[in-house]
Amino acid sequence: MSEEFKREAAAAALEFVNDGMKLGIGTGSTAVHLVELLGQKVAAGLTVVGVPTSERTARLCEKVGVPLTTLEETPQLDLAIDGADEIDPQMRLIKGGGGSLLREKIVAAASKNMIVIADQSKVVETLGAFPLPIEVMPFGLGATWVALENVCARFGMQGGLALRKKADGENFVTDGQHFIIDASFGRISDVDGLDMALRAIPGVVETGLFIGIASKAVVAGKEGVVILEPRA
Ligand SMILES: O=C(CO)[C@H](O)[C@H](O)COP(=O)(O)O
Repeated sequence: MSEEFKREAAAAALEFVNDGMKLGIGTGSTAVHLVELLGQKVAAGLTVVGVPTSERTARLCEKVGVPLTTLEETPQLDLAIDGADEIDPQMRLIKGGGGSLLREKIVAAASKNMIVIADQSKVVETLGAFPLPIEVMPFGLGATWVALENVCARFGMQGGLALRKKADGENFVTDGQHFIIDASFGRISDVDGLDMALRAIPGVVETGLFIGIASKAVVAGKEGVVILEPRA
């Protein structure tokens, strides 16, 4: 069911895509539906170019015929469309469950607008049930870990930190050759303060908190598709 909702959300978001647009193209299982449907539209004559937010997405775009560009060639994009792990009423997001948060944030920030695509389960009142991904430099990991423990404890972390691993037990390494530490908060009461404090730690490359970036969320569920906008 949730796959159907993800596909419905992706299809509805494509209504915002016009001919000639430069797109940021997200990563994750919802974004897979987006890329597949976009590929069908391109085959039917839609002219767009896209910047993929991961190597995975780049490979899928190539497979389904979505033309790609880079932020070097095309530094300003019209629209980024991407999934999320959690969406709060102010349209602050937790992202990075798929490990691509840094490229996703760079691409979203280079876009005039960002639309989030998700099934209803991603919409929450308060962020934090989903562990917050934090992308860190491998260099100095021990020191970064201690600093993260201190900051996260100050902001009420309930569940502790975990270095993300692959199924084979090796460390997960991002497309940018960094590690990811997942912080299990349970509930984040000061989202903006936490983001600022985490970003002040030198070994932190980026956080999975997307604040003030997304302008709309296209959410699909049992009741159909709804378009959400940030609550003031
Ligand atoms: O941030 C992401 C990848 O880094 C994804 O957008 C996020 O994890 C949602 O993924 P899915 O669509 O598979 O639920």
